[in-house]
Amino acid sequence: MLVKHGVISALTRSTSHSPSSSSSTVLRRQQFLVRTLCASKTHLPKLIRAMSSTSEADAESVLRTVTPSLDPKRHKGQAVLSLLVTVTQWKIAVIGGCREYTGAPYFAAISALKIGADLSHVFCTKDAAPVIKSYSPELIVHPVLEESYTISFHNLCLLLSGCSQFSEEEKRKVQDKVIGEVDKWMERFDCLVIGPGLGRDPFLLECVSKIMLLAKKSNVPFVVDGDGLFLVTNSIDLVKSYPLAVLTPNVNEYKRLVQKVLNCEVDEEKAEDQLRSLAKQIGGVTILRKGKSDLISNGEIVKSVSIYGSPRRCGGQGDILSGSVAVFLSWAQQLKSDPERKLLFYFTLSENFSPSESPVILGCIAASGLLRKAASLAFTKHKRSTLTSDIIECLGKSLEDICPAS
Ligand SMILES: NC(=O)C1=CN([C@@H]2O[C@H](COP(=O)(O)OP(=O)(O)OC[C@H]3O[C@@H](n4cnc5c(N)ncnc54)[C@H](OP(=O)(O)O)[C@@H]3O)[C@@H](O)[C@H]2O)[C@@H](O)CC1
Ligand SMILES: Nc1ncnc2c1ncn2[C@@H]1O[C@H](COP(=O)(O)OP(=O)(O)OP(=O)(O)O)[C@@H](O)[C@H]1O
Ligand SMILES: [Mg+2]
Repeated sequence: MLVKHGVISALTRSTSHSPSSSSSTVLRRQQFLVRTLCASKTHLPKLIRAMSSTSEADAESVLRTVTPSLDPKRHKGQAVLSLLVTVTQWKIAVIGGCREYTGAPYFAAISALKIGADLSHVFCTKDAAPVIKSYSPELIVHPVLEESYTISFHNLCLLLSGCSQFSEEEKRKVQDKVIGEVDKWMERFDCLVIGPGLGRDPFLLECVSKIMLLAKKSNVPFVVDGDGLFLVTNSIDLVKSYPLAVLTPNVNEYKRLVQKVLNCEVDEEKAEDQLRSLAKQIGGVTILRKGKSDLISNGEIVKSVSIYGSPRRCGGQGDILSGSVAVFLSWAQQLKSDPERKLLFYFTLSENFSPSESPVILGCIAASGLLRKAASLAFTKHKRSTLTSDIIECLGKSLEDICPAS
């Protein structure tokens, strides 16, 4: 809609600023174009598509292609994608949750389950764990992360018991313990979501940067959101050139990334080009820039998802998105190894896509499309009182409407 208005107002502006010689061919052509645009709804989308450098993704087709069918014979942790390929895991892990924030990791993890993950883990701090567990018995919660204040507490205890100050070596021991707790699970995860409700404690973020290195070593994809983006913006090398990394910045997080990486301010006039440059500069990671329209780029292509969502901007919708990206990305990754679905992919989505190259982009498109559908449905029901948990309740119905389970 914005594009439509932009096109029309740009043309109107240029006609009104043209010289008075109304006989000028250019002016006549422009006036004709404005009349045509205003009169004919059918020509408009074609023209807009032609003028826009970004193509609107067909999110519903992507959702249908990426979502695997359910097989009654499978056991937990095993999803049969076709007769030929069996996948053994649909497990997602969220790294996040601290004293201040317990909602964000819960929203991300429960959304992953509601969409179709078999198991959803949360690795959080010790104080956040009982709270998150109390929200839902469905989640597997690991109280393993440590914040600086717990280290200071250890330190105080040591001093009181007459021991010397907590040394760097001891600090490293705590860190190794944390990393070890995550590492023993790492290979089992299809995707991590790093950052929802993580907080910004320096010791904790240092541990999380090590967890990112571990994930990269094991080729586990990860979605970086919230405070994970705070960490990454200050240490871009953590994600640089890792093709299985997705960054999902909101308006503030995007601004910080652009300032840090491109050394300039966000330019809305060149939104797509700037996003493409940013993704390219970070070595081809995929960036999903959240906003009125979600823009997705891996430094090569730029796709947008503008399905109507909800005018309510309650906190936590980004967390639903990050958990959803993790699931759809995992499913899209499997397209590569499933001949039946790969064929379906070619028939339905072939334009501008290559299944071997873009599962990460497909995962982002599917997640964005589904969240927007669910937000719209929740808003229809709850209007001004719509909350994030209402949107989560609508994820199942929204997915069912697009690709029925049976
Ligand atoms: N129910 C829940 O549990 C939810 C929890 N959530 C969780 O909240 C976390 C932050 O996410 P968000 O979306 O508020 O971050 P964002 O837009 O960058 O910041 C807005 C402004 O706040 C400020 N600021 C932020 N953190 C700060 C800090 N530690 N200390 C000081 N300032 C801080 C920030 O300042 P600046 O960074 O610009 O200096 C900016 O001005 C993240 O973990 C997210 O997952 C959400 O997902 C919602 C639901
Ligand atoms: N102005 C808007 N109009 C419609 N949808 C929007 C708008 N802004 C964001 N969204 C949608 O809401 C979702 C969450 O984006 P948002 O910018 O709220 O993330 P966030 O700030 O990280 O959220 P959170 O509160 O979970 O941290 C995105 O999928 C995006 O498409
Ligand atoms: Mg957020």
